[in-house]
Amino acid sequence: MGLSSNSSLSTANKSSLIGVLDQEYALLVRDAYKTFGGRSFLEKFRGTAEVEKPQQVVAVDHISLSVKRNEIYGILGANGSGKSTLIRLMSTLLIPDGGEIKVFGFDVVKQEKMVKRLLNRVSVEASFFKKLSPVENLMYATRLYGVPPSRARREIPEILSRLGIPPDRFSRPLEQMSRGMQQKVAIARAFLTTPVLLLLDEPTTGLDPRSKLDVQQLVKQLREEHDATILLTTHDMAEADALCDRIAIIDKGKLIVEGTPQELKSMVATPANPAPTLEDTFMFFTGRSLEEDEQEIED
Ligand SMILES: Nc1ncnc2c1ncn2[C@@H]1O[C@H](COP(=O)(O)OP(=O)(O)OP(=O)(O)O)[C@@H](O)[C@H]1O
Repeated sequence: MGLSSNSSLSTANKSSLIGVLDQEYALLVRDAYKTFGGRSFLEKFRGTAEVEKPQQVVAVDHISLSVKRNEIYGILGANGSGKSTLIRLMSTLLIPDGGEIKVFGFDVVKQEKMVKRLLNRVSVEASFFKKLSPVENLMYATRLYGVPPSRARREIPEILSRLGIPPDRFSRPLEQMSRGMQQKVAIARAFLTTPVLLLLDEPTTGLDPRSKLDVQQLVKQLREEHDATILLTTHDMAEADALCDRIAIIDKGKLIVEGTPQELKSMVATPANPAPTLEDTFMFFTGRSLEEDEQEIED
């Protein structure tokens, strides 16, 4: 497929970013910390809301990591380990309680507007106009991001086909599509609008094996042809192994270990298991398997 290399930011936007995108690191996270629940400062001060407030949850517990420009970086973690919260902090949807997060050198709290221009987050609960079709939703989004309409008209059907969406679906209301299909439209939107730093929160969860491969192919293409940096969370070990340059394993809000898939596997190799899988590595560092965790959620 021939998505043009300008399909991310408009030319005007890109020229104003000269220098910005030359940085070695697309993302720097230093000591990020985020809690939910518990009493607010004011409530503590007043001594109120002792009973009715739920216990405080530490969702992101002093995490530091860095993602180099043009890298595909994976975050592996069980349900509730803090992956989504971390991505929401990076994408300015949540404000950290502590620490610092920078996107191409811009602080997510102090320079939120600039950060929003540089990144796009895709998650399963992507917001769309459900009565409108995929093409209408994508035309709207590309217009917002300054993509020329002629290019958008050309590239939208290309990318939808590439993701395995049948042409007869292009013009039907989104609300008539399955969740997996809607997720693909969300991925198409991200690819058409901002592939400078792309945050993909479980991009392939719930997709069939063929669709998974389509998405993985597109992620690789984005990096290779469009100079994008991609951070993704996944539950799929094979996906992380095949796609990611480096992986961080997080557990209960803490970053446990980080490295290339090969480095991580070598760390747990033993004479009895000289060629461990990523699943073995995950078990070693967290004490449980992701499958076990998913089974528990289903039960
Ligand atoms: N808005 C919120 N209010 C209260 N607690 C929250 C909120 N969002 C997340 N949490 C809690 O923070 C912790 C981390 O949640 P988070 O959604 O980041 O995990 P996750 O690794 O993305 O999980 P999953 O794989 O299930 O999506 C969990 O204990 C969760 O219950």
